Amino acid sequence: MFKEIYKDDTTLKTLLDGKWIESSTGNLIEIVSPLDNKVVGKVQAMSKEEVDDSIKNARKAQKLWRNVPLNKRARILYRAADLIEERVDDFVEIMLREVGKDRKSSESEALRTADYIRFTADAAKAMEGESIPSDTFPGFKRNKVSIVTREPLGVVLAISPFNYPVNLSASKIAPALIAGNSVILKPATQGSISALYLARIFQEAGLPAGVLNTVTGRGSEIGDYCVTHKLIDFINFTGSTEIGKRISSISSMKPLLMELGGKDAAIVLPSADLNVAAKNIVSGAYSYSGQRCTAVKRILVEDSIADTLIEKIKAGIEKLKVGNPLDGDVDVVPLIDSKSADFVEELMKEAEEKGATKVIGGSREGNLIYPTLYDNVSLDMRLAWEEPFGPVLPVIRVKDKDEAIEIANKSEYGLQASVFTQNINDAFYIADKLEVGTVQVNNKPERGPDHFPFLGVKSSGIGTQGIKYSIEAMSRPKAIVLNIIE
Ligand SMILES: O=C[C@H](O)COP(=O)(O)O
Repeated sequence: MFKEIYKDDTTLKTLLDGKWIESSTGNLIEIVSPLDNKVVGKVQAMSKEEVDDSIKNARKAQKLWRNVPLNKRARILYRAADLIEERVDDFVEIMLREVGKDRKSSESEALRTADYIRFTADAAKAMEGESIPSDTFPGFKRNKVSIVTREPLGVVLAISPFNYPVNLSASKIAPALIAGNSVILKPATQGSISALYLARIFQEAGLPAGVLNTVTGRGSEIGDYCVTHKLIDFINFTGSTEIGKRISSISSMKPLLMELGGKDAAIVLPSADLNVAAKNIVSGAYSYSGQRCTAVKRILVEDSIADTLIEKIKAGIEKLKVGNPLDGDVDVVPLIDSKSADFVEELMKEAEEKGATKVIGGSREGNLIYPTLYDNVSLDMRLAWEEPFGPVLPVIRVKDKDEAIEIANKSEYGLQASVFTQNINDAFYIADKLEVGTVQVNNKPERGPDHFPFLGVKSSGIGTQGIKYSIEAMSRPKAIVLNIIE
């Protein structure tokens, strides 16, 4: 483990202007593991004044960073990617304890992050500007040319969530940096240790002082201050729709890139390969206990095949390993905190009271909710519309594809959806009508591969992520028009 970021065995510092420092407030926030309720670390509760210093410092550093040649910026990113691979075991240990992610998923998150960072450097090097002649527009001669390049935006505020504390920090930091921005990283409190460790990696990789500063503290104390700070030029946020809406309402005139909640539907037609559908639905709904914005969060299935599909899904659920990842390999882990588990329980209870049929699961031990499947979920139940962010999946039976489309589109969310069918006409018919960012045909919803565009519509987000798209979002065109004097 990097000792530089620690004050003592459990207390972490924060990164400001290339130095790891403690907050002058003396206040710390305890991070409690969802696995055993033990304190895994304490992070600095920074004051508004300290946040202000951090942002001002990042602004100063950005002026220099902008002028560092892109190939040199890329070299730092390549080094950071290598270091993540070298330190993968550290990341696994930290994520396991801090956010309760099982070892296999933690490892794949760290390795995916290294690939993401490398690909970002490659993509930026391959991006070219353009020169646009004037005489293609009516009334203009060949005496002008617009030379278009890309400029950084300035200081990017990256706010990352607990569920991918490394990957969803890096997928904001790397595109921002390669585009020439400096970054203020404000991780979710639960996830801060992983994010601070990542910041140390970038520092070790040779990032100049101030180009990446970290801000830790309670969202309720410094959250609004960060997002409304006049020196923040761009906000890249992943988290709940509720917080996303708040950021968007108070951060007037700041460009935003947001990945928010989802209620991704898996639509299953009689023409589907039901084994493929069931396998994808099980891994899509229950991996990391459904704590993913792209988890399958409802099944819309035609009545004629519902019983068969449900049997297959049930069989898949029975094979899942459930428990504490400290004790071995598991698929379904305890939820991040008891408040989250309470919420999931509340949705289950309401569905049962209103007549949903429990197919499997339903029990809880502490924060661990067993993978649960409900059949006959009706549209008056909260489980049909709300996002549990837990391992609970409702089956809504429909009469045909049009009813499936109608219910899918009634959701306030529009992240992704899956269509399972072997009929290409039905696949395109449905995909064309779904109000979502991405439709997966015969696959579970998922963000990757990370160079694909990733976006949500309606309450699921603003803007488009994905490596090239994120670089474009965090830069702007700059046109220099050359006028030829004749
Ligand atoms: O939780 C939100 C993530 O962007 C989902 O990513 P994933 O589809 O790779 O799990």
